[in-house]
Amino acid sequence: MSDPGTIAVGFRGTLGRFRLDARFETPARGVTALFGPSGCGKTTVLRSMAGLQRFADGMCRVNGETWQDGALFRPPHTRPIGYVFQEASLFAHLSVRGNLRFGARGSARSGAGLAFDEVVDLLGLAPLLDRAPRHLSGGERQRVAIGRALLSHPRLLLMDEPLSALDRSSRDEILPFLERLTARLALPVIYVTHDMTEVERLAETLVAMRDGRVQSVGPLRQLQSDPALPFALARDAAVTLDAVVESYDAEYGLATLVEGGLRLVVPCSALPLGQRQRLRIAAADVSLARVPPQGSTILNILPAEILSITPAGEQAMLVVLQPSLNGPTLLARITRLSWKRLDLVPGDQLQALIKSVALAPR
Ligand SMILES: Nc1ncnc2c1ncn2[C@@H]1O[C@H](COP(=O)(O)OP(=O)(O)OP(=O)(O)O)[C@@H](O)[C@H]1O
Repeated sequence: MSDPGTIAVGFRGTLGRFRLDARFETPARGVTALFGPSGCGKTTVLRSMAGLQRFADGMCRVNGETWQDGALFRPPHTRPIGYVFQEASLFAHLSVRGNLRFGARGSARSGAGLAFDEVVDLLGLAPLLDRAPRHLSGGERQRVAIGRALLSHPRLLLMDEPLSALDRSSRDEILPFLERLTARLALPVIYVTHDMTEVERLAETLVAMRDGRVQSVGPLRQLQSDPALPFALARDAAVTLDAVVESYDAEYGLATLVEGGLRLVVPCSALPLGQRQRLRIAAADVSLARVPPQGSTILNILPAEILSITPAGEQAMLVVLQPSLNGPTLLARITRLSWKRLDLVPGDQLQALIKSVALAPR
């Protein structure tokens, strides 16, 4: 038996010349992103979780249930999973409704607690129900494939780069659906991707893989802001926040969002009060000042303490900040020159100037 609240996997073995030795534990809720470069073994881990790939040295426990260990191997059709592949393979002779009904196989509700109509609504499928798959765009096909997987009573949803076969505009169209869906779903999702944008939009937990091994596992934000890991030192480093809408100023089109003690004002269209909203603050969008600037156009200026300063490449320094009103840590990517001029050291109290906060549409 494993801890009921977790998913624990460990697979070891070789496939041709590829050697896999991947083990991790993740909460059995929310989205866990399995992230890494092409060929690092993400799909192989996912296929092993589904029972489609069998390593003799394998272990898979989901929410207190053993699917594989040294003695036991549950075949794929007995595992309560929904599997979404890179390219949707729909039944060509069935309409969208028929494809979805095939997933549901007579059941009114899926294991995720979602009824047929809810899935149709969440994925925006109502206008497509009578269409044949050949008349769907790539993004629409993928939405139907996700709907079909959800309606098959899954207790775990496995998604293998579901957006990678789509063009940029289809990807942008489908991401908000995925965000709404994963925010609404009770069921855990393992989401394979090599795209950090998707991780930042969807995941709560990150499993970073390289060369068949797991390099780091943990809450996304913790890994993003750890200067010992590559994420924080990257040019496009960022932190993600899950904030709640506290108020909305319709006159100026500004929402106030809160997480912990952190309060941010963000220009956007109207948002319902109390809604959870994912925000992204890029390290390159945070500047530092010793004293609060006078007459600035920047909306978010927060007092903060420097936790650490780490070189990030030739010209930049990565500063990890703790806003003094508490809440999540922030990152600032500054030039080496500014670091020297301001003579910054850990423990300094200063002002973080947040030039921009990205808010993903829901
Ligand atoms: N059946 C197999 N026989 C031999 N080698 C295999 C087999 N399946 C996968 N591999 C190899 O295992 C490695 C990992 O493949 P895998 O598809 O799991 O990686 P990935 O991280 O998902 O990459 P991608 O994003 O490109 O799909 C690759 O080098 C692949 O060529």
